[in-house]
Amino acid sequence: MSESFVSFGEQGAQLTYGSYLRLPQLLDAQHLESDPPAHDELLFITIHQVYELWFKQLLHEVEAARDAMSGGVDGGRLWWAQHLLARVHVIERVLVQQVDVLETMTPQDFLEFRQRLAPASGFQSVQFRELEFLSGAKDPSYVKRFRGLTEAEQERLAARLAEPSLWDAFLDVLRSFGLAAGTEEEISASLRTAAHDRSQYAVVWALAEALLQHDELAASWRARHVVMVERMIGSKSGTGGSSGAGYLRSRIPLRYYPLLWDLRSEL
Ligand code: HEM
Ligand SMILES: N[C@@H](CC(=O)c1ccccc1NC=O)C(=O)O
Repeated sequence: MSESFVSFGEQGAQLTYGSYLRLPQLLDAQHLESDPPAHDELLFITIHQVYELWFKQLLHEVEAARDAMSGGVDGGRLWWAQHLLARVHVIERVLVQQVDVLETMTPQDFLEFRQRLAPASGFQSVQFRELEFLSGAKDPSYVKRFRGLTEAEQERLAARLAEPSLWDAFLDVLRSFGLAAGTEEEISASLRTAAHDRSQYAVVWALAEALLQHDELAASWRARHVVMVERMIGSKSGTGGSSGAGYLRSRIPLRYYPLLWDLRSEL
């Protein structure tokens, strides 16, 4: 029996499953606000924590894809950007599907603890907003509307606004292929060129499609979230102080890459 166990690492390092994954900290981070405890509040907390872990992973992948693209074709890492963006899409599909789990909670069971949550809300998810900014939808007004941000969180958002986005890196790719990307008109013309000569611009076109997919999946999440919200709280206002579903509906038309969508009408 013991021969089937190979020992790795230095003697005495004592790494275990639980210590490697920091399970004591991770599994001690679910604290209910309701008292007496509402049965479904554990699910509510778990779901949000899982979202935040995936947001962290997405930021890691999107950052790396951006950096790989910013070197243009001469950087030799466009294949890596494509690989990472394909992973981003799979994670984003998981994020959309995960809404199903939360929808096993009924509105009555949510109402058992909902009043305890105000004024907190998903609106305060810094990583969610970081992902929007990093993807290319930089709206500084969201930083001002955040309440209760720590200094470190404010700095993270300010840094995201200042740094190049995934879209900026894609424009570097266009330029590296000799395609103009100064004005919106130039970018649109370059996109048409790539779309009409896919053998010449195969990687450009593949990356454009990968960005569009990322955009479409983010839009799917927003659409799925608002329908879930209507199912849970109808037309009530949100714990974060917004009109609720009305506000969320106003976010549905958001697109990260409008020029990639406009291209469809011009082909
Ligand atoms: C019972 C389930 C949920 C309800 C009823 C709900 C409701 C709402 C409401 C009403 C808002 C608008 C802000 C406000 O509170 O005034 C909001 C925003 C938001 N929620 Fe949720 N939510 C739910 C679950 C989730 C989950 C699981 C996530 C995952 C992280 C999430 C993430 C967000 C984000 C990121 C926003 C800001 C969206 C934006 O500004 O575009 N929500 N939610
Ligand atoms: N805004 C939700 C409450 C809610 O869903 C929530 C509350 C605290 C932390 C995260 C939340 N999730 C998404 O908004 C509501 O108005 O019912």
